[in-house]
Amino acid sequence: MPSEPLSQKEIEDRLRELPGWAFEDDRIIRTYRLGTHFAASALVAHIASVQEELNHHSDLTLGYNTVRLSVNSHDAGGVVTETDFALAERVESLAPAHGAS
Ligand SMILES: C[C@H](O)[C@H](O)[C@H]1CNC2=NC(N)=NC(=O)C2=N1
Repeated sequence: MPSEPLSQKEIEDRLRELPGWAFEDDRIIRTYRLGTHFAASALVAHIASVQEELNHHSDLTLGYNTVRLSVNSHDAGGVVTETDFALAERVESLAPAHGAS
């Protein structure tokens, strides 16, 4: 997976396709809301397995009934790359089955 930094325009274009995701402090971020704390913890476990598969890891924060992801590419110097969006798209595809919004 290429780890070239994306331009601000490329990031904005990609974010338009990912409702709920935002760019902040050189990272892309998203907070999911779940019905219960246990559901949120199950989503964290699922995301962790995908992150291991991709070998690309977000800062993943479990709240009472929320899961927050914050990610950029350390290997590219702490900027947003295509790999970050690949992770975001995988999480977007699995989140609805958890009842996440
Ligand atoms: C050695 C290991 O493959 C690398 O450190 C991987 C692990 N997970 C990672 N996660 C993130 N967010 N960025 C990276 O550059 C990265 N690199």
